[in-house]
Amino acid sequence: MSQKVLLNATEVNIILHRLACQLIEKHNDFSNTVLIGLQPRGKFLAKRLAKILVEEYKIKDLKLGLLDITFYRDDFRRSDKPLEANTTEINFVVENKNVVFIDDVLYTGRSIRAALTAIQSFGRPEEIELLTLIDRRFSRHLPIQPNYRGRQVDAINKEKVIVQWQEQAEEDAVYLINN
Ligand SMILES: O=P(O)(O)OC[C@H]1O[C@H](OP(=O)(O)OP(=O)(O)O)[C@H](O)[C@@H]1O
Ligand SMILES: O=c1cc[nH]c(=O)[nH]1
Repeated sequence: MSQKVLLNATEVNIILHRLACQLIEKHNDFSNTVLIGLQPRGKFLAKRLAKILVEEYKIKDLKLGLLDITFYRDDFRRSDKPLEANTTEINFVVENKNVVFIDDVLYTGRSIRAALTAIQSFGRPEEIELLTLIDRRFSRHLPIQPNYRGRQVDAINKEKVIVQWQEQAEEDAVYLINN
């Protein structure tokens, strides 16, 4: 197995601040915007961006939710073992809101397709955008693209991009793993 560092902690930090600024450019004071982190791993990115927006850019009353897509995936019946769902925490109305989905990696687009289905149970947003830290190029199975991307990565199919957060490991990093 080989492992290459795509982004180190400093680079992740710079990208997070850029993404936060791009969100502010579009959504101003976020009065009609909600952020939704996709479980499980979009949660870390969503919480980190929310922290920057609130603590450094003084956005007030920022709404952040978490959405589990386990049973909305088109492959969930293919699993051999029982699936374990994560929590969904959306304690606000999404009807007529600008929703920003947040996930760590965009690859085939199937997770986002599932999220688009799942969010319908909560209402009809005015608009849904997508923010991803890593956009794997030329790998989409569906016509889904990010509105905000941290870094575009070219990887071959047997490679995997792993986003590691300091909340889970010692420091932020993005790796390209080749098995
Ligand atoms: O665009 P896609 O092909 O859907 O890939 C993107 C998804 O892949 C990863 O999750 P993964 O499917 O590895 O599941 P996990 O987060 O439960 O490990 C990642 O966190 C994204 O949610
Ligand atoms: O490289 C990939 C592809 C899908 N999901 C990931 O987390 N990494």
